[in-house]
Parts: sequence; structure tokens; C-alpha cells
Amino acid sequence: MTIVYNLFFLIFSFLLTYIFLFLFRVVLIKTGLIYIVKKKWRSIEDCFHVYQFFKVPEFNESTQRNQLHHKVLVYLNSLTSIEDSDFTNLFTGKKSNEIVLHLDQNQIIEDDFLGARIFWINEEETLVLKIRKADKRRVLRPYLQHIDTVSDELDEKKWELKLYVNVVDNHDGRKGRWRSVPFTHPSTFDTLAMESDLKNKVKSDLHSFAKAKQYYHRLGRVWKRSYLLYGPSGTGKSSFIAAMANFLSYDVYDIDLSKVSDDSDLKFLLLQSTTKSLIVIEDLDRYLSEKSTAVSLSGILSFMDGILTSSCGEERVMVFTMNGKDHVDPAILRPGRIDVHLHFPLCNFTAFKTLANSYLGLKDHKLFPQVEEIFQNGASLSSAEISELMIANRNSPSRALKTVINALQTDGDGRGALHIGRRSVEEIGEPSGAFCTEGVNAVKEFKKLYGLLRVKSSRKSQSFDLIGRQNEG
Ligand SMILES: Nc1ncnc2c1ncn2[C@@H]1O[C@H](COP(=O)(O)OP(=O)(O)OP(=O)(O)O)[C@@H](O)[C@H]1O
Ligand SMILES: [Mg+2]
Repeated sequence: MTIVYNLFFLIFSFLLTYIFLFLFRVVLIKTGLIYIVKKKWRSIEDCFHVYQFFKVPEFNESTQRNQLHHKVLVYLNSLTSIEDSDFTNLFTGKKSNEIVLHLDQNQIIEDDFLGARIFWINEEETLVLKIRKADKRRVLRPYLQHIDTVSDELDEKKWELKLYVNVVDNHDGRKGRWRSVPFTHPSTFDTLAMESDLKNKVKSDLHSFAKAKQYYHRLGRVWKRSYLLYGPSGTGKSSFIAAMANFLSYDVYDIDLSKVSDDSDLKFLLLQSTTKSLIVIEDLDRYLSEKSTAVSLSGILSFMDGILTSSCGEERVMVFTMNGKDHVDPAILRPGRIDVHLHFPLCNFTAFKTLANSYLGLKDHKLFPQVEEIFQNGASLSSAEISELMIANRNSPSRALKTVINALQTDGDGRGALHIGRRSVEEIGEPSGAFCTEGVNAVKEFKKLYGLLRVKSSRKSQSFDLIGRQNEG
């Protein structure tokens, strides 16, 4: 009897202890007591270690962007420990359902490397590395190399691109001249209506450039490639820049020349840009045609040469857009300053079919022959104008096509004549490859009409040829 009683007592007390421990643990977790105890223990432990601090400022003393700062930031934002820190910033990512984590000001995050605990503090414009003196000699160098490698890998498949815009000089060199927002432009080479052959040439040109670091280095040249996109308004130049950025996974630095105070200011903007970026100046011809400008022609030329970028190891693609290049100083356009010339003509039938497919889901339609005929007669609108009509009538493809036909016919009667005249200037000299096949017919009609047909075979040889214009890469 006593044995049974003792056994019962033992089981009962065991169960009671178990329930007590379980409840104690729940209370500890719920109230965060474990976390507080751990934290206190660490701060006591810290008192017995000597730490060393290393600062990684965003800009150097000549206000040039410190690439290491960018690399460390990319690396830290990728750490899982950012999720465990006390607070952090949440942003929507490239896709709308994606959420990304970013370090906040004064946030401290912890990292482990080769058994050493390393802390990073995100102070204003400076990242501070805190490491035990005892670990420093063994760990610091390989750790920085590790950051370099990881950030390069992450940069390759950048999940978030940035659009930088220059702000008016606030005479606070420390802050830099660029302000950034996430770059989420959805344009890709697939969504652009242009000849697929040309798209492929551009893609392979960009691809081979991105891989040509050693080549440029051996030649002692700045690792950059310059594109000129020229053509009438609404023909896809800006969309093409966005497609390039998405294809390369490069950040975009969009320079507004009206906010640049002088030549040296323009140099600073270039110095403060990061590697793997697209440097964009839109409407350069319009700026150059203005009477008094803050930036001189020679300032723009030296900017285009990129001689001031800090090292050959930093890759940049420069993109300039113009409505036309006829009145532009030839020095701007010379090979080396502009490596690739791309003409963006008004919409033709081929481009129209691509737009109809993307915007209306139409591969073919009984009205297509009529549209083709109108294009052959020379009427023309920009891709932007046609795509707007398609969007407005997207619920009824037939109505959309009729509206486009109507607009093209109206255009042919009135505004189109003006366009043809304007196109002839571009295309007699430069029957460019972008979408000009149909346009050439239109120009022929125009020339026949006015007896202007002059064969300019010598100038035709200057026509756009991506490969022909390549100087390197
Ligand atoms: N080739 C094209 N393919 C697909 N969409 C186009 C094309 N061209 C223009 N669009 C559409 O028209 C709109 C305007 O195009 P975009 O801003 O790229 O033209 P742009 O040449 O830069 O004009 P601007 O010279 O006035 O700046 C875009 O939203 C785009 O959707
Ligand atoms: Mg544009």
C-alpha cells in the first residue's frame, strides 16, 4: 500500500513540476524576460572585452561616393539577422507583393563570421563596424573580402533598382547631390515595339559590354558605353532606357541639366554615381540649343568622356536622348563619345502589330490590311499616340482598331503631311534600322510627290548599324 502511495506521489509531483516549468517558460517568452536577460548578460560580457570601431563613410573627403559603403549596405540588407533586430524598415519590393527589409538610422545589427561576433551601426551617412580587438587581426580582412564577394553577387541579381535624380546644390557636399526612389518602371525589351533583330543586337551589345572589364582595363579605357537614342516624341526612348536598366539590373541616374550649376557640378554628379549604373541625360539637343546654359559644351564633352570616374573597374552606361541630331555639334556625336546610335522613328505597321498584340491581345484582325495600306500611304503617329488609343478602347479591339484607323487617316490628311516632311529630313540621310522599313516607303512617296528624289547612297552608308558603330566590347 505504501509503495503504491509513494509511486502516486512521485508521478503527481513530477507532473506538477512539469506544469510549473511549462508555465514559467511561457511567462518568460511572453514577457520577453529571456530576451532581456540575454541582452543584460551580453552587455555585462561586453564590459570585459575591448572593441575596435571602423567607420565606412558614404562619401570621401572630396565628396566622392565610397563604393565600400554601398557594398556593405547591400550586404547588411541581405542578412537574416536584420529580421531579428529590434526594429527595421519595411518597403515594397520590385513586385507589388514583395516586401524588403532595410536598415534604419541608428539600427544595430549583428553578424557572425568565422566564429567572431561583429556589429554594424547605421549612423547618419556612416556605417560603423564594431569588432573585438582579439578577433580583429584574424577576421577583419577575410570579412571585408566576404562582403565584397557577396555584395557583387547580390548586385548581379539586384532585386531592387533605384532611380536617382539630382537636386539643386544645397552647398552641403556631405549629403551628396542625388536623391533616390525605388525604380519600378515595368518596361522591358519584350514590351517594346521594335524590330526583334535590333532588340537582340542591343541586348548582346549590353551583355558583352558588361562582361568586358578586363578588356577595357587592358586598353586603359574607362569602362563605359554610350548610347544615343534619337527620334520624335513618344517613340519609346524613355521606355527603352527603362528596358535597358531592367535588362542590366543597373540603377538609373537621371541628370536634369537645369539643376546643374556649372561644369564642375556636372563632374561631381558623375563622381557621386555608383558603379553598374545608367547615366541618363534626356533632351540633350534641346539643352544645347538654348542660348545661355550653366554647363558649357566642353563641360558636356568631358562628362561624356567620363575621364573623371574614379577607376577603370567601375562600369557605366551613358544614355543621351535627342529629338534630332542634325543641329548638334559633331564633337558630341563622334565615335567614343557615342558608341551606339539608335533611331526611334514614328510607328510603322510592324510596330503597330506588336502594339496591337500587347495592348489588345490581337495577333491578326480583318482590319489589319487596311491599317497596313494606310501606313504604306505614309500617314504616321507615334507609338505613344497609338498605344493611348488602344488603351482607351481596350474593351473592344474592333473599336480600338477603327479609332486608330481614323486617327491615322486624319493624321494623313493634316498633321501627317507635316510628319512626312519632318521624317524625310531624318530618313533620307539616315534610313535607320529601328522601325523605318515602312517609313522609307512613306518618304519615297513624299519625294516622288515633290520631285525631290535624290540618291544619297554615300550618306546611306552612314545608316544605323549597331555593329558598325561599335568601337570596342
Ligand atoms: N516603341 C514602343 N513600344 C511600346 N510602347 C511605346 C513605344 N513607344 C512609345 N510607347 C508608349 O508610349 C509612351 C511614351 O513613350 P516614351 O516616354 O518612351 O517616349 P519618348 O520617346 O521618351 O518621348 P519623349 O521624347 O516625349 O520623351 C510610353 O508609356 C509607352 O508605353
Ligand atoms: Mg522621353
